[in-house]
Amino acid sequence: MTNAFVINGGKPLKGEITPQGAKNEALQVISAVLLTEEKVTISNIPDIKDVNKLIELLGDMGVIVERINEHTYTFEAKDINQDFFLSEAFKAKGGGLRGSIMIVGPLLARFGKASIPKPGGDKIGRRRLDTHFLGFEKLGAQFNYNPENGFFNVDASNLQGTYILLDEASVTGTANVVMAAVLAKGTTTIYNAACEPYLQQLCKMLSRMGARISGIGSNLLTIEGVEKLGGTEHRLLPDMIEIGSFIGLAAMTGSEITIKDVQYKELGMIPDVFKRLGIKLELRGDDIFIPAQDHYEIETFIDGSIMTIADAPWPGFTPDLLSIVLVVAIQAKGSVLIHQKMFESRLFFVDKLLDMGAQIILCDPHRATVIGLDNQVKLRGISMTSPDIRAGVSLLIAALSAQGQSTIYNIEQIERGYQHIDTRLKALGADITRI
Ligand SMILES: CC(=O)N[C@H]1[C@@H](OP(=O)(O)OP(=O)(O)OC[C@H]2O[C@@H](n3ccc(=O)[nH]c3=O)[C@H](O)[C@@H]2O)O[C@H](CO)[C@@H](O)[C@@H]1O
Ligand SMILES: C=C(OP(=O)(O)O)C(=O)O
Repeated sequence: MTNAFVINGGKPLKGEITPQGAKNEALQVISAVLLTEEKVTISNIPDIKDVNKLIELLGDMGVIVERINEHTYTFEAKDINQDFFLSEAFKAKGGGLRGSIMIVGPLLARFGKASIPKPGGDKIGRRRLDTHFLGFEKLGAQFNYNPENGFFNVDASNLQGTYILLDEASVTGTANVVMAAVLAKGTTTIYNAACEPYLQQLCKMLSRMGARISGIGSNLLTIEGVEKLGGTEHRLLPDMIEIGSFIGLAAMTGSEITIKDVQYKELGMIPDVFKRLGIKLELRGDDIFIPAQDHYEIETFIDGSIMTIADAPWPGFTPDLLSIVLVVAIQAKGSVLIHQKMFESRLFFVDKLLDMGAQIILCDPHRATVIGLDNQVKLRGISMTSPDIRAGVSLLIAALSAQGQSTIYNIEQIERGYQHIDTRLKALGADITRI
């Protein structure tokens, strides 16, 4: 079995596409089912590698998992097999994805201890976990890292609510500390909390389960611990990173695409950032319509200086869409500075774009200047390997816009986050073959 896409580019696409449920929300709310012995039903779950791995991991632990239909599952975490955490299987699977770190908070809260092998995820720079463990320690847990087996361990007979100033607004770190605090004794205040829609959704689901959380959507969460949580039903939001990726795809390939049911009010500044690149988009009902565009022109700042697009914790612009913005800028008129502040190694994929004919200067590991080609020159197809999930999709978008054939290897990286992407893009007219 090989794992590559062969793409014949240069053809405009047309049609409607529905975004999958949000990957990063799925990883949080599926971990949260461990907080109760009652049944939790979650719908709109994307059929992607990372999420399926987490569901499998919960099943291995003893959670009763039932697949009701393609995108709806029920979970019942009645009995958890504590021996599983000592097994080789846990070591192999637990470290296989970044999201598995979020089983630690719920396990600690419910059973007083948890272990996790150093988690996986993209190689996009150092990805520390201090925020998670410093938060657990504040709640009264003992933490140790065993360098021999690579396990992080936390232990607590009683978690006690307290004031926690997170050392950074970590997305998964906030989720983990929130999930530990909901069953702690007394009141926990979390300041410098991340507040991405993923976290808002998690907090809303926990509230429906009986948790007492205020400040949802802000960076100051107050949690009054409760004794027990119960079952609930929860539906995932559409994946905002997929929505941004499809906006970029439409613009870069000059395609008319309608993105269905986007829950526009949850997208924050994402549509505006693409609009500042000159891309036209219209809200029709709750769909985003992107007309076919031969030209789009990047705005300058009001003083005439070159636009910078940078990432920031929510409600700032998500780092997960910067690679896509960078690629789309290649065919814009004008220039833009892309500043990836959070991750250190997420811009190196520009090498491949240079080989395709893009005009980009990699200023340093965090910054790249894109000088738009204004569709005067097309990119050319090449063979390349996808280094991470978002660079992978960006390269796919570049390949679909390029003249000639491209091959993208290591597409597991793409498929860990984008559901049946080849089939869905083929339905829009893309020429993609899986080899
Ligand atoms: C499974 C999951 O949900 N993954 C997402 C989650 O990862 P994850 O939760 O692992 O990322 P974190 O929010 O912890 O941090 C991401 C990076 O940004 C840095 N950082 C973070 C906050 C801050 O205020 N300043 C700062 O510099 C961190 O040091 C780290 O290098 O959030 C990231 C940041 O949105 C996204 O890219 C990932 O897709
Ligand atoms: C970096 C990402 O994922 P993860 O945190 O799972 O590596 C992402 O979704 O862009």
